[in-house]
Amino acid sequence: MHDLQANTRNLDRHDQAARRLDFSEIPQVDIAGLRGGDPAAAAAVGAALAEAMETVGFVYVTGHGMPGSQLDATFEAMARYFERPEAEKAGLDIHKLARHRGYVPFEGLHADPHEGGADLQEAFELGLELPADDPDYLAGNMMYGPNVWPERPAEFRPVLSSYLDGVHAIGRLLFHGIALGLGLPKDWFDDKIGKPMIQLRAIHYPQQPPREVDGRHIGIGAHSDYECFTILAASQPGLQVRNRRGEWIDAPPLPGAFIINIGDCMERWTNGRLVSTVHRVINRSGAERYSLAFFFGADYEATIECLPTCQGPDNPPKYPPVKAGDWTTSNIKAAYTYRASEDARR
Ligand SMILES: O=C(O)CCC(=O)C(=O)O
Ligand SMILES: [Fe+2]
Repeated sequence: MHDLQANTRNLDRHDQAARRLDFSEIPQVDIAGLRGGDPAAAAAVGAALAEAMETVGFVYVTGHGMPGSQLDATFEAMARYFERPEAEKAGLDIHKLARHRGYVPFEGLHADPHEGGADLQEAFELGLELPADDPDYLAGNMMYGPNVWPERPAEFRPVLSSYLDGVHAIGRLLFHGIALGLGLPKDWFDDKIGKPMIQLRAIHYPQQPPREVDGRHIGIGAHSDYECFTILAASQPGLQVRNRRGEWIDAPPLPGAFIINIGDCMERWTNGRLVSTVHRVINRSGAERYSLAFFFGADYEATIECLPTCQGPDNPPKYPPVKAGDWTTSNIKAAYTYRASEDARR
């Protein structure tokens, strides 16, 4: 476990100096070719995705099929939820639930352990919607089980659950594209994402004064994501992505596009071929900022072991195999206060 932990908090990525992250803007890829039945079109999308994910680790994706009106309605429902009284939101506090669902209050997340304070945000966590008699849930697995839902606003549940289904489907398409881009059969990942550890974080970053970053006024501190990849939508600018020169490149929302970024698990799975890039959020927009970060993790029981097309005689596997569930839970422990307090109670 100790080694795993050391590998997961990879903020001091000196190794990145030798990598390819020499970008000044985020590339764009239209993934419509993954949705039709044309294998050549799908292969072209896969190649373009892989190129972006090998060099930058972040990519704007269009042609995904989700209407803009759905995204607007989702941000609207989030805004109505986060303005509810603190005491009401506290009813579903993740610290009480002690599993990965519910309301994460201010002070609940600390993504960059090198920086002073907690991140300036509140959030709501959703995952794969499973029945109350799910055996993993009954066995106490913190990643699986039914979602919890606030009663107010009434539209929160239908709107967020429809968004979750939408990005989950887009994520499954992206796995096809990534497989093709890596020279694997399109369905390579399908049996490793049968009961995936998907996480949707609906996040609210309050307005903050346009002052210098002092480590205490940052929406989410510098970090890389730990799952396979993230599908991100944001209502305002504020996201910044770090290139190898240490410059922060702005990644504002583009109409009709999701931002996709590779996470540490996929970097590991691909032996470092796809890169998990450090990023942060500072909300200097002068407005409330809402974002939806959907993290696609593999099945709890899946083994993350160097892919066959990402190794060779001159490129042996760099990382030992790891169970996806161990990977995710150790990362959650490092970043969320609710897991730290959970451990302290034991
Ligand atoms: O809100 C955003 O734009 C990014 C959030 C993020 O990086 C995360 O939650 O991991
Ligand atoms: Fe992130």
